[in-house]
Amino acid sequence: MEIIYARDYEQLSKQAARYVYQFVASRPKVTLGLPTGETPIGFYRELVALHRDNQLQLDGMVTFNLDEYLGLPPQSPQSYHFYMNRHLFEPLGLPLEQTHIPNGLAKDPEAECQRYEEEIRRHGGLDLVILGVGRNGHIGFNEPGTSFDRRTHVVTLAESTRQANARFFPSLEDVPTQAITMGIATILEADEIILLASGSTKAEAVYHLIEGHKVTEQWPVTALKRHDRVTVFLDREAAALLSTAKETRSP
Ligand SMILES: N[C@@H]1[C@@H](O)[C@H](O)[C@@H](COP(=O)(O)O)O[C@@H]1O
Repeated sequence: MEIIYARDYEQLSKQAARYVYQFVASRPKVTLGLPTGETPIGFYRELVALHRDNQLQLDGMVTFNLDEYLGLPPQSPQSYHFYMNRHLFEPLGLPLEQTHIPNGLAKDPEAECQRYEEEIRRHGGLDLVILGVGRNGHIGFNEPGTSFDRRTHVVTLAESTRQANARFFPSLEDVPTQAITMGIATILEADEIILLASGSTKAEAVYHLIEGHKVTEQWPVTALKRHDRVTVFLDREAAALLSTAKETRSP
């Protein structure tokens, strides 16, 4: 596992964007797994800026989002469809046919999960998955206790996750109780994974990933220890509980 220490959120966003930019630019075809949440907003902004200055070839780029709330229409400002259009797809000019997000309004959510998996397979799997992490260590919406063998599936959100994400909704009652998420087995099949963590609320999850001794379903992020091509981008606050951080930080 490689760890890139950033001074702050701005530097983390720039470093991660440069990394992904180069990854995409060096391949004629690339299939990406994409995150949502507050953390990747700066990363998307920087990626769009890099594209503006040095036009990326977008024809071969296909994206699969990690997750979507069940019950939210794509036009809802809290949906991940809306988020992705606003922060990446529209500013980049990425044709929507090249993008995939689970359908939160699917009549049969289990069938939607199957369809999503088949679509990923049809594209030859994921080359690079970019992840954020929840305060309780969730990745995508794989909450603590989820088997690492699961593929795309329907989840019931942890109460703590609903509370953490309530800041994006008018009130806690408006936060959906369920979502569709790419499973950890699907994520671990990607050729490469990067994880972005910013802020002190992520320090405990980061500690379990980097210095914890256990791979445990109680901290879903520790599943990444089983993958041999993982790069973690941390800012100082997210790295605060690591004993190694002090010597290796960039100035
Ligand atoms: N489903 C998303 C996750 O993919 C994301 O990693 C997490 C943390 O988000 P934030 O960056 O806002 O802390 O939020 C949501 O729960």
